[in-house]
Amino acid sequence: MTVPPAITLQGRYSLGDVDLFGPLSMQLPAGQWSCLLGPSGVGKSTILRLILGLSTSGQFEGSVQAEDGLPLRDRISYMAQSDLLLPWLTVLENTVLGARLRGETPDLPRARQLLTRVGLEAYQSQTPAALSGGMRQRAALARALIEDRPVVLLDEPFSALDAGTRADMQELAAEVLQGKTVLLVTHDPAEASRLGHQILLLSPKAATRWTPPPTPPIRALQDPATLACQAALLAHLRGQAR
Ligand SMILES: Nc1ncnc2c1ncn2[C@@H]1O[C@H](COP(=O)(O)OP(=O)(O)OP(=O)(O)O)[C@@H](O)[C@H]1O
Repeated sequence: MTVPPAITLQGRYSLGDVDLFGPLSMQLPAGQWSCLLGPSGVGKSTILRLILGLSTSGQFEGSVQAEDGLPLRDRISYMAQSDLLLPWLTVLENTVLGARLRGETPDLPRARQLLTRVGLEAYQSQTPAALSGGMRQRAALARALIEDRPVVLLDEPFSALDAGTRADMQELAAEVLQGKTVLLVTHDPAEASRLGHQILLLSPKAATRWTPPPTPPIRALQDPATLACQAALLAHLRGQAR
């Protein structure tokens, strides 16, 4: 794995005649988790697609740059909002899909270990049709975590999970992705307060920094500063929505 780079996105994005966001500038520090929150439809998933270099339905005037000046293509692991599991493959085969597509030998022991960590050990040989929504999301998480990429983009990766499993999966992701440059899109102030080295609030005009708790992530659920950050962030987001 190459050294995780810092990433800067700057520019404006429009859909036809309508400006969606920007001009704005967003920095993702190297080797740290940035959590991105904002109202539905403001463009959070679009920002992930821009960093990935994927096509979007609108027009982007701006740039996405890694601080080392190297292309980001082939250095990113991505977990989309929809799980994108291939229905004709088993859960294990879906987990190692990236390696298969690249013509590499899949690391099956690692895949089995990750599937055990996400609680799907007993479902490795099943197809996605046999999984609940939360189980499918955990299979997609295992597929994202197995990729040893320096940059990781996660689009609401824990949204379908029950509260206990969500806390477990947050801890697993923090452990496996330690030291990588991570951008996590979430609607959950508790999640951002727990996981973010940096918390960013996206609005049509700007990507604003929200002060995270003073301790490094991942933070304990009951940590008073984390709870205070969560409450203040929720109050702010509710105020914004009115
Ligand atoms: N395939 C598409 N075709 C047309 N418009 C699209 C398409 N995908 C997204 N959009 C529009 O782009 C805008 C931003 O969408 P995006 O998915 O980035 O928002 P978001 O902040 O991630 O929303 P959410 O929190 O609901 O997931 C929205 O107005 C949406 O309607």
